[in-house]
Amino acid sequence: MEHLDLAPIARAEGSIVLPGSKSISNRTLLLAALAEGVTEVLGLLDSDDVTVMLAALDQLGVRIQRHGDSRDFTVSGVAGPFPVKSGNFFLGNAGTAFRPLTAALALSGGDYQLSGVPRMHERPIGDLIDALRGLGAQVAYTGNPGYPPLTLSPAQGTGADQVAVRGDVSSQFLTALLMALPLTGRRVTVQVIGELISKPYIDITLNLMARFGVTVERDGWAAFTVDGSQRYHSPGVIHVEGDASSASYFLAAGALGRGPVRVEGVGSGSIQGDVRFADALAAIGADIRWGDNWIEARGTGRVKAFDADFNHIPDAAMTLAVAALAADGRSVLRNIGSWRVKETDRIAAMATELRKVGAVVEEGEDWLAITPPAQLTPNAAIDTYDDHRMAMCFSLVALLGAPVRINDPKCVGKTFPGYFQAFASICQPA
Ligand SMILES: O=C(O)C1=C[C@@H](OP(=O)(O)O)[C@@H](O)[C@H](O)C1
Ligand SMILES: C=C(OP(=O)(O)O)C(=O)O
Repeated sequence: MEHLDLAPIARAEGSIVLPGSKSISNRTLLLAALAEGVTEVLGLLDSDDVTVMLAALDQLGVRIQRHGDSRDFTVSGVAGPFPVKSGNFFLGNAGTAFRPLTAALALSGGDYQLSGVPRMHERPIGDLIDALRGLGAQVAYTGNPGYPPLTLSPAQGTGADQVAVRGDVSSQFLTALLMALPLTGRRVTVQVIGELISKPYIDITLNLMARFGVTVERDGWAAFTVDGSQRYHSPGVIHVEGDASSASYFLAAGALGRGPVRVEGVGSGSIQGDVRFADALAAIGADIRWGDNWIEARGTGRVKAFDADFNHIPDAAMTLAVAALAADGRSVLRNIGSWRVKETDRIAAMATELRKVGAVVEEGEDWLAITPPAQLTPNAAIDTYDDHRMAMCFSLVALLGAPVRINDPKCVGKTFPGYFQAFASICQPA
C-alpha cells in the first residue's frame, strides 16, 4: 500500500487558500441544473465528490462548460425535471451527490440506477427512500434493503402532501428532500422524526435554495414546507466559499504548531457551520482572529482538555479528536453517533488509530474519550480506511513531535486532492 512518512514539524506558519466547499459545490451544481437560466459557478471544488456530481449531471443532459482550466463553470439549467429519462450513475462515496440525486431523480419521471463504492452500499438511505415513496416515488433496492444501490422508476399517483423523514441518521435525507420538492409542483410539508442532527447543513441548504428563488416555510427544526408554485431560477453568479471542514486541519496546525496559520476563503461571513470549529479551538486555548473571508489561528502554548457536544460540526470534530493528543487531560467528544455511518465507522477507526500513537481511548455508541500519553509513540503507521478525514487529521501528529506514517494518503482525493502539498507549505521541519 502507498504511504506517506511525515517527519516531526517544528512550527506551522503561513497561509492557505482553501479549495471550494464540498457541501456548497454539490448543492449549487444540482440547484443550477434544475433551475431556469444560466448560472456562473465560481471556485467549484476539484475533488472526487464533485467529479461524480458533474459526471451525473452531464449524463442527465445538463450543459456544463468549464472556463479554461479554472474552477469556474457555466451551468445551463434544464428548468425542471431532467430531460434524459434513463441512466446508470456511479456516485463513488459522495453522500452529497448520492442522497440529493436520489431524491431529484426519483421525482424526474425516468428509469435510473444509482450505485457507489462498496462503503456507499453500507451507508443508510432507507429513511430518505421511505419519504420519497410517500411522494409517489418508485424505488427498488438492488442489494440490501435500506441501502444503495437503487433502481428508480417514474413516480406513480399524486403522492401525499405531508411526509416524514428521520433526522437522526443523516441530515442529508432532509437536504435531499427539500432540494427536490419543487419538482413535485405541489405544496408539501416534511416532518422531521427524531432529533435532527448536523443542523448547520440544513442552513446551507435553505440558504442556497433561497438564492435560487425557493423559500422554505419552517416550524423550527420540526417541519419544513415548500410551496409547489415555486421554481428554481438562476441567481446569475454563485461564488463557492472555501471549505470550512478542510480549514480545520490548518487552523489546528496553527494552534498546535505555534502559528500563525491563516485560511483564506471562509470567515465570519461564511454559511458553513464548520467555521464554528474555530470557536472550539478558541475554547481549548488557541488564539483565533476572524476576518470577513479569513480565519487565523495561533498557539498559546496550552491545549485545554475538553468535554463537549460536537453534533453541529461532525466533520471538523474529527480534527479535535487528534488535537486532543496535545491536551492537558482527558477530552470527551459527545453526540457524534453519525460518525459510525460515514466514510468508515469513524468512532472505531479513530479509537484504533489514536491508540497506535499511545493514547488511552474509551469509546461509546456516540462518544469518544481520549487521554493523551506522556509521550507519543513514534513512527505509528496510521490506517486511513479510505476516509479522507482520517488521513488529513492524523497529519497533525507530526506537529506534536512524533514522526508518523499515513497509509493510502491519496484517499484525501474525496474532498482535497492537494491536501498534503498544502500542509507541507505551512510546515517547518524540526
Ligand atoms: O449536507 C452536507 O453537505 C453534509 C452533511 C453532513 O452529513 P450528516 O448530515 O450525515 O451528518 C456532513 O458530515 C457531510 O460531510 C456533508
Ligand atoms: C461525511 C462526509 O462525506 P459525505 O458527503 O459523503 O457524507 C465527509 O466529507 O466527512
